[in-house]
Amino acid sequence: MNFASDNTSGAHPAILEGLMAANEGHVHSYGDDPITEGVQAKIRDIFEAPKARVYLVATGTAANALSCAVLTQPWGAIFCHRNAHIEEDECGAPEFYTNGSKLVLVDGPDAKMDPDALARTIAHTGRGGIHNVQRGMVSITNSTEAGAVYSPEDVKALTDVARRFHLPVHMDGARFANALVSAGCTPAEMTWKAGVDVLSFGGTKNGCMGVEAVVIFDPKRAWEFELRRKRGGHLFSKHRFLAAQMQAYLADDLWLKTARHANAMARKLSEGIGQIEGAKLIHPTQANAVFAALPRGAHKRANAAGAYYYLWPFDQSLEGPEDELLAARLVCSWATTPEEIDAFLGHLA
Ligand SMILES: Cc1ncc(COP(=O)(O)O)c(C=O)c1O
Ligand SMILES: C[C@@H](O)[C@H](N)C(=O)O
Repeated sequence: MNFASDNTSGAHPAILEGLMAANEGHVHSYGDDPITEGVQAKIRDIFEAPKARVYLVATGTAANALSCAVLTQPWGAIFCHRNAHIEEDECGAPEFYTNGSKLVLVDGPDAKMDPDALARTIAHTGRGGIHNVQRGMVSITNSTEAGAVYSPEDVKALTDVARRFHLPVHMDGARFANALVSAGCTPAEMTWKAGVDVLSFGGTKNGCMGVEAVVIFDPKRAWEFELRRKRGGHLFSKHRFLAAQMQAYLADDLWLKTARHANAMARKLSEGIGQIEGAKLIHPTQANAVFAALPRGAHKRANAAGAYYYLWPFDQSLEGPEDELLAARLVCSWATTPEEIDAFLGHLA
């Protein structure tokens, strides 16, 4: 019973089979191989973006930080939600790779930026001229760090604000597939058609071993990304093994199937928790994560039975009154089973 993160799941068997199949013989390195070329074409097709440039990296943090670096100057502000991963969990990588851009935080429910709050925050930034950081870019996470999903209309509401201030927009799509199948739209509708300039297109959390694609919809920004990826140490020499994962991930819509499964498991878990006395959901379950407050006694029973997940925030204590509510983040993945959820709910009850 592991609900700590979709990062704790293994790689889907099809991904491993794809890696083995790609291991034959010699191919050019650093991305000049046919598998990489095929994956880049496939992603352009999926996003209906024939001019887009596609680059593979091994981590979501690299995808995000390098994307920010091509979208803003060191003196620029990166407007993001206060709970954004680039703010809370990347150890300053966006600030590092942009040579010092400042993350300027915006509020909104369920880790979704509120468009009016974004507009006020951008308007406030840079008014002092040379003495202030300047307006740089906007970064949106979909699905969010609270398990919520921006619809294409939600995305457009934020990119419309960004455009009013002539700012580019990045989407942290570490869980893009989970957001997409939840929203029921096309990849193009969720991204460039809604005003997104660069997407971190996640594979790792949704079944891959370790690969993320950066999709740059404006080819003018591509060469700088290539330079920054290399100098940042994120250009894989045996690049075929990143590409082989993405190739298997996209084949036969595996990426959509794994996301649908993870989301369905989260719905099952969320509905089950809703039946537990004293328990309550903290955020809507719109993707593959459940955020819920449960009595301390329920957590203790589940932990004693071997369940592994994070209290959220993680530094809450299991010592104290049994009926006190403690919040937790419970993440489902392609590997989560209905039996695992039933067993977990049985221990919580
Ligand atoms: C929303 C979000 N973005 C980006 C990342 C970064 O991914 P990585 O840990 O592979 O750097 C994560 C990690 O799980 C994440 O949850
Ligand atoms: C760092 C931690 O938040 C990781 N990104 C996860 O979602 O599990």
